[in-house]
Amino acid sequence: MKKYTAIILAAGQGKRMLAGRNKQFLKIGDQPLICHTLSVFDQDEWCEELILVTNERERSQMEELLKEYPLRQSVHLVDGGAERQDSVFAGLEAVRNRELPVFIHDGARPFVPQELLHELSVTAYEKKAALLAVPVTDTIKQKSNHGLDTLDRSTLWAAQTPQAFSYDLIYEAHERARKSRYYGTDDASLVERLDKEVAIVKGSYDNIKLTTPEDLHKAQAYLSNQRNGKVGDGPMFRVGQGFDVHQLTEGRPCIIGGIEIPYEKGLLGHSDADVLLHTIADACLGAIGEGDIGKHFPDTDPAFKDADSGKLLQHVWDIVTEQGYELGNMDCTVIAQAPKMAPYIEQIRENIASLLRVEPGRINVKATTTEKLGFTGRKEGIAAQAVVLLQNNQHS
Ligand SMILES: Nc1ccn([C@@H]2O[C@H](COP(=O)(O)OP(=O)(O)OP(=O)(O)O)[C@@H](O)[C@H]2O)c(=O)n1
Ligand SMILES: C[C@](O)(CO)[C@H](O)COP(=O)(O)O
Repeated sequence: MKKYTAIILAAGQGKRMLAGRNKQFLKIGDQPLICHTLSVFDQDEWCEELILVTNERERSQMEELLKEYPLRQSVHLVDGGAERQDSVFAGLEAVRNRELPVFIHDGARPFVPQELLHELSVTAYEKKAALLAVPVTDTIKQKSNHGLDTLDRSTLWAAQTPQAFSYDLIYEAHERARKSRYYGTDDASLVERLDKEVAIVKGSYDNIKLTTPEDLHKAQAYLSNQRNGKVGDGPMFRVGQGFDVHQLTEGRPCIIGGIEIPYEKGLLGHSDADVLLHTIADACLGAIGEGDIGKHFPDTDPAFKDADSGKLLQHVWDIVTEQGYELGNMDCTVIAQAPKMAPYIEQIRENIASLLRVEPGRINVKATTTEKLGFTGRKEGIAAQAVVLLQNNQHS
């Protein structure tokens, strides 16, 4: 094991994120950005000491967050400075074991893979200074008084963090920079000014720094990729199917697809027993791997007694869309000997479209009898099935 100290920077203002507050507190998936970043290091056995540089005014908020999202190891909180470089220096001053390499990492980079931390640590032990960086994929233009120049892309690398250094080297580099009032945009540049070699460890294009609002979408998509085990690029498609049955009984309204259909009997259930909307909700939950409606709205919970299934479906749809999915299309079949469904099909289709906030063209609703066979044929109950295709464009 090649142990190291990690200094995580979170004392910025996140101005470019336009969120009106420090981006470190914005929730990405199930936890705030800074908690994702901290937990990468917390879960790495090689990380010996964890220092979190925070804005003095946000210190108590950060302490609360650490209580709400507890980590295995203790976190040493340090007040940062006006510029990123001042915050790094404050972190360096707080390091206890100065024999270990120091990793300096942006709190705004939550997706650094653990294997890269290890590769970086091994390199830092060997070379004293190393950073993660990726080859530039765009053509880079330099604007000057004479016009534009095109740089030789084959020599260009985009610097990431962590950047890792032997303690004495990075401390000296920072002290020298402070004396000459030099401010660099990363820590490796301060070591380069000492004419010392800095090694590159090839980073990952997933190790993004969340800087602008667009980066939040990328981060959400990345997390949902991880949850769903997606491999590769491009839009992600997920398919789900649903099936449900409710018994027909006297004294209940017959609600199908959110529309009350005049009939001598109605559907029996804990909620309003809307067999079609339940089926669609199940298909949507199935597509995103979130179980079924029984898991989300247990029929033992009095809160859902006679519940409007339209509201339940909208709640399910919020879960789907929060994960970045849109409806590709949906095809549903109501299996009923009676009542006659044809007069209500268009109304049902429009109602489902309005519940899901999509155009009706993405939805098909049809009905069939079972030629008087089985429980549906004997008019004892009504069944429904649905197939749903979801698309996540944030993956492209
Ligand atoms: N005085 C500062 C400035 C920045 N940072 C941290 O350095 C990292 C990289 O900086 P950046 O992404 O630019 O974050 P902000 O400075 O918060 O963003 P902005 O420049 O848009 O205000 C962030 O984790 C940020 O919290 C810091 O600790 N102290
Ligand atoms: C350190 C860094 O993340 C390397 O790419 C970057 O330079 C930080 O810049 P910022 O303007 O402070 O976000």
